[in-house]
Amino acid sequence: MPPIISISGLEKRYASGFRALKGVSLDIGRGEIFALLGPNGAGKTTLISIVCGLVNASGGTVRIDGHDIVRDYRAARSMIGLVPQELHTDAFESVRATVSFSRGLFGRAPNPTFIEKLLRDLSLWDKRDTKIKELSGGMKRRVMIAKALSHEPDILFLDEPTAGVDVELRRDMWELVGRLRDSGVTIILTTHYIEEAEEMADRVGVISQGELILVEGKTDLMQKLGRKELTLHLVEPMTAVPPELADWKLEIEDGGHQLRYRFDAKAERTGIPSLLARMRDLNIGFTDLNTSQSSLEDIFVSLVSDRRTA
Ligand SMILES: Nc1ncnc2c1ncn2[C@@H]1O[C@H](COP(=O)(O)OP(=O)(O)OP(=O)(O)O)[C@@H](O)[C@H]1O
Repeated sequence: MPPIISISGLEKRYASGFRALKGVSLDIGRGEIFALLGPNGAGKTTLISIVCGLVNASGGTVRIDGHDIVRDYRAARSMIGLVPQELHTDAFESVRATVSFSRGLFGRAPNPTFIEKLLRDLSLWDKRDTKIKELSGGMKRRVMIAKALSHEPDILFLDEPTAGVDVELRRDMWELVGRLRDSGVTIILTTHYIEEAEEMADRVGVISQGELILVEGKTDLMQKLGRKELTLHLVEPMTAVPPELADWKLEIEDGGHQLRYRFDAKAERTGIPSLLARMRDLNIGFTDLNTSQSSLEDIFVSLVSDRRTA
């Protein structure tokens, strides 16, 4: 099946001269959930804004189901729903009026039954007659989603859908994305959260400094992202790692008071039980231990530097 989104050699140079996208090419399949990950300023919003026709590209092409986003703007745009990062809604209108109006903007005939279902799905039905300005931040975000879905788009862009939202709304969001996927909608989301990509995406792309440096199936990528660190706070400081512990490639930190072990959290064997057993045999005591997961930011940095070395 041909891709529903086909991006080829996309370039963006802002008026300031800054080159925000450097030849990005990417195909997204119909019904796919694609997560676009990247550190701040990587170019995620720029990419989405071009595909949605809000920002002009400086070069390259984007086709939506075969429609060129410049020459065939209307046809391309009508297939897309966008939930932007920033909330902006018509503060004095009611929820239902706002969402119905959005549908009309795309030339769709009114469909109160559809709008009711949409508002119910987003737990907004009870608030249908409330003015937007009287809603909480989480509710406003739901309204943004309802607006984006009001014209029944084939493709939904979610730009950091869960930044600053509570756990409940995040869960709701994931469920909604699941339901949309079941109904055949293609979803592209940007996120900083590993667990969000893990929960939802089929495929993940990592963008860094305007370049798409990696596109991979989620499972493969999560194995790479799954690196964790174990820190052991030692009773007695050590100056060098004993040769008996060489297999674990430990690092000494904090003037010899801490040992750090990096492991693959998704591996069948983390090596932790055997490390602790060996330390006990060697009478190396520790007062405390904790684990932490490397942040996405760390992972991006390592991906980018790996690539540069290659
Ligand atoms: N209108 C503009 N003029 C000049 N530079 C811009 C403009 N908009 C964005 N940029 C720059 O382009 C780069 C990419 O920005 P973009 O908003 O696409 O990043 P992002 O990956 O979405 O970041 P974040 O995760 O912080 O939202 C940044 O360096 C940004 O400063």
